[in-house]
Amino acid sequence: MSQPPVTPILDRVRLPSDMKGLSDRDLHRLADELRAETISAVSVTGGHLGAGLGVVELTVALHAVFDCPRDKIIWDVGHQCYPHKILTGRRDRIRTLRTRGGLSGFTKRSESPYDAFGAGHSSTSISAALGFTMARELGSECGDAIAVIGDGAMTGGMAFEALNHGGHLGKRMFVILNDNEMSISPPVGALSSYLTRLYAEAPMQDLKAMAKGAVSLLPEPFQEGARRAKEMLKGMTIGGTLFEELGFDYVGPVDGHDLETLLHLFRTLKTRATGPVLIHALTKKGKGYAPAENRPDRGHATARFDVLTGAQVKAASNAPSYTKVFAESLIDQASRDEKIVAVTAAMPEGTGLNLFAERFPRRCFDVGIAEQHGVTFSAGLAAGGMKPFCAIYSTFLQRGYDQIVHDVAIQRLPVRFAIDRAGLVGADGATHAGAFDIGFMANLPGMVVMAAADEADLVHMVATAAAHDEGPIAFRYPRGEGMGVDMPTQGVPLEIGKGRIISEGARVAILSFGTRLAEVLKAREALAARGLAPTVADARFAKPLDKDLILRLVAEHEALICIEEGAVGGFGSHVAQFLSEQGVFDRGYKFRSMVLPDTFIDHANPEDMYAVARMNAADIEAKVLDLLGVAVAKRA
Ligand SMILES: Cc1ncc(C[n+]2csc(CCOP(=O)(O)OP(=O)(O)O)c2C)c(N)n1
Ligand SMILES: CC(=O)[C@@H](O)[C@H](O)COP(=O)(O)O
Ligand SMILES: [Mg+2]
Repeated sequence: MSQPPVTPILDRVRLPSDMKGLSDRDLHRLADELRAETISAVSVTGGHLGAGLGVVELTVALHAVFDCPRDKIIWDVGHQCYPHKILTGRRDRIRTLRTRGGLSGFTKRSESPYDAFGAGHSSTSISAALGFTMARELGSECGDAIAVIGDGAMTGGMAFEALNHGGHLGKRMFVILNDNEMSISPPVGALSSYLTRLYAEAPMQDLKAMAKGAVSLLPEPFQEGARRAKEMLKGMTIGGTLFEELGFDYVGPVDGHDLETLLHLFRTLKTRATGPVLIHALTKKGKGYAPAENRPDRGHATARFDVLTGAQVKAASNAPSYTKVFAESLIDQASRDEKIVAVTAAMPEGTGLNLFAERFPRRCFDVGIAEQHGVTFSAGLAAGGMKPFCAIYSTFLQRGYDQIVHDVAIQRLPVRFAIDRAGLVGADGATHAGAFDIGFMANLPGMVVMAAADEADLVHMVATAAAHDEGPIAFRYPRGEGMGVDMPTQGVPLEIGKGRIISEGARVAILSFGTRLAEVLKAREALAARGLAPTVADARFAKPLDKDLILRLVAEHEALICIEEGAVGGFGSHVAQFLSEQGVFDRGYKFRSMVLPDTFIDHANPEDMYAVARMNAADIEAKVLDLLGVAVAKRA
């Protein structure tokens, strides 16, 4: 006799409240289905896979025991939140992840009340959880705050600052240290070794029996509840850990895939905990999907893939990525200058410095997710006579801004900032867009700021930075592939503060800073067809400005347009400031600056994001025609 089809438990769970009546057996099944659904969804959308698979049991146990959205689960970085999204009313949209108009790949407060705190950058969760905790203490309608933070994110300074503060305040809050012994790459540092020692020395705790027994032995909670609860928790904890010293009860290490243990533990903590508790859960990145488990670095973020084989669907590339060009150029420079060293903050693959590390292992430093330290460490290296290249994504460099100002710029130390992912990055969205670096670097006295217009120019900019020993220098370049231009055999240092004319035209000049130059040239072609070919120049430097070039363009054209892939306050603003000081606007000169709009642009593919930003060839063409007063049919 054939069995009736079994309805998936997941089909019955739209919200965490639907989990409350489920038995522990059902929750086990739910976890299996959730894992399968996560794999299936990411195979369609691409995105962060390994981290989510590693927290499936944690996600189920947390939502089964705690009461969200009153209780606040705060996912550090947020890249592991896909299973959480599936259980919190978003399963029907999970295959829109990271696409235009679809779900964000990170937690986002505007998306759901279950996303208690937005993220994308790491190491913020404990601070936010502590904030919620103190809001509750001061009378706000918040329940428990639970930060879920990875071993990689725990290396960020903010996490320690928050532990220090949380231990001092002593209020009930939970930190789940999700230790999978991986960051994007293998984690580095003394903390990582310490965590390994913690569970090497203390066997994995079987808390089931202990928690069950302790709860049943306890008298009613209102009879000396607090003191006894503390004692019971003490029985589950190991004394003398770093976390205990900071004022947290340390529970663990526990198997973060043992759902039964997690359920018992969270139920016990929920009813009994009185102060801050850190739960050390051991998990496996990519758990339950062999391709992601076997290569957790590749499974961290993936293109779309075939579920059966794990083979990723990637478009063939015609040109090297900017990242690779940077890495190879730096290796070339370093092979001739032994003072050159490189610094990455937990992004060796992302910045290409893994290639540098293979060639010069002693001269490459991965500081962990610690951009602030990475910048000041680079400053120290420079003060010590080395030539550091500090390679950090534009968006993560924001973390190290005071260090750039205080430790680098004021001391005029020759730190070379290689700013990758400058501009719009696509599916990672607003948290990862490199929109502000031109503004925050170019306003610093003594800072040289360059942007590569193509991959060949990037080679020269690496050479320029290597040769520039008089003070700090930065060069920016975008995510993705170059333009496919001819490559120089070797980088040649550029003259500081000098741009170049790309093609001569008339009436309007377009001065481009960075890789929008390709779109400018497309626009020029379209305008040439109308007999209105503008002059096109590549500024190369936002600081110092090529004042001669700018004045020449102004003198020879009736209008000047600047364009850059950055927020207002960057290159165009510096040009405007210079021209206003020259009195150019007093005589009614026509000037426009094309910058990213004053909004945070949501995730989408880069083309769509450029369309939102009105930074494509058609937008540039329209800007020129508008300036010249040529009427055209309005675009939608
Ligand atoms: C400030 C900052 N720097 C770098 C990153 C890039 N990044 C995203 S996830 C990640 C690794 C996080 O490791 P871990 O916290 O252990 O989480 P896991 O992926 O192992 O689950 C890194 C380096 C980031 N998001 N934010
Ligand atoms: C979550 C996070 O911050 C990283 O994983 C990021 O998504 C990597 O971006 P790239 O793919 O541009 O290296
Ligand atoms: Mg990890």
